[in-house]
Amino acid sequence: MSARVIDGKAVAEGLRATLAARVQALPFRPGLRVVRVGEDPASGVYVRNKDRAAAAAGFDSATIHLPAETSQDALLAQVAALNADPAVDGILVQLPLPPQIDAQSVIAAIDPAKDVDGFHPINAGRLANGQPGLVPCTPKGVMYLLRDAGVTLAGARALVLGRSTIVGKPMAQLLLAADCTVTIAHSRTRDLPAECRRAEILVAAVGRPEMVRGDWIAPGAAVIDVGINRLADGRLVGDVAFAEAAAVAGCITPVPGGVGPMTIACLLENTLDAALARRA
Ligand SMILES: Nc1nc2c(c(=O)[nH]1)N[C@@H](CN(C=O)c1ccc(C(=O)N[C@@H](CCC(=O)O)C(=O)O)cc1)CN2
Repeated sequence: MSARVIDGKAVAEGLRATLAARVQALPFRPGLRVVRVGEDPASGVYVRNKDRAAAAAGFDSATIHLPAETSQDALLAQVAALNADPAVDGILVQLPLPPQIDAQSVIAAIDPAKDVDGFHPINAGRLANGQPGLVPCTPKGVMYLLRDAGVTLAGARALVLGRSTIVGKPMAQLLLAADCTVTIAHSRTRDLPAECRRAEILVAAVGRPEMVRGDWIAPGAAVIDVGINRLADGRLVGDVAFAEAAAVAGCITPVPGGVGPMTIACLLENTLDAALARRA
């Protein structure tokens, strides 16, 4: 292996400690409410980890767990109650949602000032326009990791593999705002390996286990793996074949221990930012 491994767990711990110190200095506790619908086991783990991290950093955090058969109207009523609650600064509805619920309608019902996921169309529009707003946690965490690793952003050729609204598109916007030359690649991109090989910064967010092979990577590239894929044998792998890629890349994030922990740390940062903005 030649690549430097970026320790997302350590960077996230540092950010969480900084946020905890800032929260401790406040005369109030920022309030976070995470809404979970149904019994998806992975969501259960993520929600528990969010709640624990928030409580450990001094936030007033609680999870609202609704049954899998919850109707869209009932979930919208829950969101409306949280919008109206002055003790709540941040609202997050854990995804995925059960099939009877339209996630876009639920996200659009969240008060944009409390949308700590940064998924509301108003926050997405602010990001696209270069205006201040709440930014999706995973792409925000990737930018922290790139900066912490000392990766030169201005002028760099960056490729985002994946075009989801929660990772791929905001990721591309953030890289563009940092003066990268950005390409978004996806399942219909012609000659994906060749596109990837041109990238100095490669962010993989396709949700396909170990799809990006070592010979897709430019020597010395920064490789950020957003994928979290559980294999049948129980192993957790990213979208990048780690050992192959690490033999070629300049720096690389592992899975687990790379981007994932930053998602939760950035959620806390967004909640603190939302709390301060609501009181400004
Ligand atoms: N409303 C949201 N839903 C979902 C989001 C989101 O940002 N907002 N992202 C993902 C899941 N997610 C947070 O919710 C998340 C995923 C993974 C991790 C993480 O720390 N992963 C660890 C490994 C954990 C494991 O062992 O399973 C790691 O990568 O080291 C944190 C948050 C979908 N839903």
